[in-house]
Amino acid sequence: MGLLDVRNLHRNFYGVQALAGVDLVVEPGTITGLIGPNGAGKTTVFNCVTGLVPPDSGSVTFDGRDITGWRPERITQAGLVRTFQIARGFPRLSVLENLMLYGARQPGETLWKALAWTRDQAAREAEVRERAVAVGRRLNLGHVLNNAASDLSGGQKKLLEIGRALMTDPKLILLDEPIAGVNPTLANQIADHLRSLCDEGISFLVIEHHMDMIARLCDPVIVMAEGRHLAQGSFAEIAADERVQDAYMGKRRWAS
Ligand SMILES: Nc1ncnc2c1ncn2[C@@H]1O[C@H](COP(=O)(O)OP(=O)(O)OP(=O)(O)O)[C@@H](O)[C@H]1O
Repeated sequence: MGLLDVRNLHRNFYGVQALAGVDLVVEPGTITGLIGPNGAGKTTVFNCVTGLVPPDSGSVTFDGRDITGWRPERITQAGLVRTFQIARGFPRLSVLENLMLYGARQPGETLWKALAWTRDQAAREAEVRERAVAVGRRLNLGHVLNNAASDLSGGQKKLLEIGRALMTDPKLILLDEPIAGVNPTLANQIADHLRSLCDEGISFLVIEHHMDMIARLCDPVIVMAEGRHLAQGSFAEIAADERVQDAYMGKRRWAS
């Protein structure tokens, strides 16, 4: 059994079958790619796995536990967290505050409780701040920690998304288009960060339309089409697979 094990996942939206029985496995220690033409169901897999959208049927097992139907916060606490294609968080708060908010949240705590100041929390706040500074520096955001999140460049916003995920102390991060709209230099830096985080024991499942990035970063690569798992292998293997080429024909071309 892998770190993440998705079995026979189904999800319908008003008659549109977004997921038609997806099976996929993410092995620990990998940066696994998840690709497929527009509408293949990739984001819906992320939403069902992380508890944002309940699946109609099927199961999601993470780190040996059946997490199907769990609430997102509980899934995050179990060590599985996601980023969003459009950066979330609090644009008017500083980068440091955005990071701290994620580190401050503890099991059973609401956001407002986490923010409420009590003497007992002083020590913990200092600890979370220290951790947030370390995560920020680690991601080359050290010089912008006090800037508003809204002032960051597109690539820095992507790094902040990754940083917020790291603050939850995850085992697996699901990344939704981590380099979309990012300039090539910063995209390479993001890729380097992901590789070194993976070396330190964090696994990744990555949706990305930039095939050069998938080719360099991901092994294995899982291909979805029409709500199902279509193929899996190294990038070279899936690129040579006729079923994969057919799935992309007339839909989305390989982007670079
Ligand atoms: N909340 C929703 N309501 C209605 N239909 C939805 C919803 N979410 C997804 N769908 C539909 O489910 C199908 C799969 O969408 P999904 O976004 O998962 O695909 P995707 O592979 O992530 O596509 P893309 O690469 O374009 O982001 C599409 O037909 C989409 O329109």
